[in-house]
Amino acid sequence: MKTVSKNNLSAIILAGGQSSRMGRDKALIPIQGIPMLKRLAILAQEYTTDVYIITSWPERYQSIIPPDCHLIQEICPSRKTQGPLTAFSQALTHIKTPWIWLLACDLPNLTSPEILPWLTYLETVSEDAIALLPRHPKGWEPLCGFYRYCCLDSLQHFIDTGGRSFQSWLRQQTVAELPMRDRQVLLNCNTPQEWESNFRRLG
Ligand SMILES: Nc1nc2c(ncn2[C@@H]2O[C@H](COP(=O)(O)OP(=O)(O)OP(=O)(O)O)[C@@H](O)[C@H]2O)c(=O)[nH]1
Ligand SMILES: [Mg+2]
Repeated sequence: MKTVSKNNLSAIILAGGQSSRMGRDKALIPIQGIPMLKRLAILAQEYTTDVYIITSWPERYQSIIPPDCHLIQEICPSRKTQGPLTAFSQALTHIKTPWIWLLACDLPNLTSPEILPWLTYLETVSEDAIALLPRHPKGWEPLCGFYRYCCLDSLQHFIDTGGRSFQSWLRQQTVAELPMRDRQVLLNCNTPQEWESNFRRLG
């Protein structure tokens, strides 16, 4: 089956959240002894040579990520982080490929067998769709899916006019649905309680 080639895909991992509900940096929590961010970067490198991590604190991750992975310093004019949508738009300006795989840093259940079919779906997305994303009852799952590079113009306009919400932006766009065999893949871990009940066994 035809899948999108490595040359046509980059990955962006968002690693600039406050982890306020967790109370410690989620990106550094170990899964099978490997910090979550590093594990995800290594996984993404199986599918693309261009893996970018955007964060306000690159020095914190420099020593743990694979050497050929690019760290992008997020620009925060008011010294406050601006949220995932703005971080995504900043990272997109570094990209040269037609497709971008966007990932949160806290996806402990994401593994290779899930991903290969996704790259096959990418080849079938209609030209008018700007993204291929899992759906959930209230909208789209924006932080584990694929975007066309050409979405940058509309995203920039949305942000310039005050928009900050992925859901609101995506409601204005044509999006294709990424079918999920197992929705557990999308479970992220935001609190110590979620970590204890869903992921501790993986640590
Ligand atoms: N680069 C960047 N990433 C962000 C920003 N805000 C959130 N993220 C990332 O987006 C993903 C989802 O964010 P959340 O799960 O809400 O994480 P969070 O904001 O760190 O957590 P809380 O403070 O508890 O809401 C995680 O990978 C975060 O690191 C931001 O301002 N900049
Ligand atoms: Mg989360």
